[in-house]
Amino acid sequence: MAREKLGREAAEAALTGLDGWVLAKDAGSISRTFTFKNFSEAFAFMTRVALAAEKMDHHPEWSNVYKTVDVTLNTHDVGGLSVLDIEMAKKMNRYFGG
Ligand SMILES: C[C@H](O)[C@H](O)[C@H]1CNC2=NC(N)=NC(=O)C2=N1
Repeated sequence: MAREKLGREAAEAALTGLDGWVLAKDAGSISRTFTFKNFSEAFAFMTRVALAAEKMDHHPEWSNVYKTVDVTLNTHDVGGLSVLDIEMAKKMNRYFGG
C-alpha cells in the first residue's frame, strides 16, 4: 500500500498544507530547501531526519551547504511519489518547526 505510486492529482492534493514543498514538473518527486540559523542547526536537523529515515526505511536525497539543506523525496521502488514521501515531508516540516 505505502509503496503505490501517487498520480499527479493525488500528489497535488497531498501537498496542500505542506509548507514549502514543490512538486517536480514530471510529478515524480517533491523538493524543499530548509534554511537554518547556522551549520549546527542544519546538521542537527539532518541527524534527526536520518534516524527517522532508518526507522521508516525511506531515505531522502539531500545536500547540505553551511546552513542550507536541499531535499528531494521520491520512492525508488515505484519510480515516483508514494505516501512515504508525503509522510517524510510532514516529518521534516515538524522537525524544522521545532
Ligand atoms: C530494501 C529497502 O527497503 C529499499 O531499498 C528502500 C530503502 N530506502 C528507500 N528510500 C527511498 N527514497 N525510496 C525507496 O524506494 C527506498 N527503498
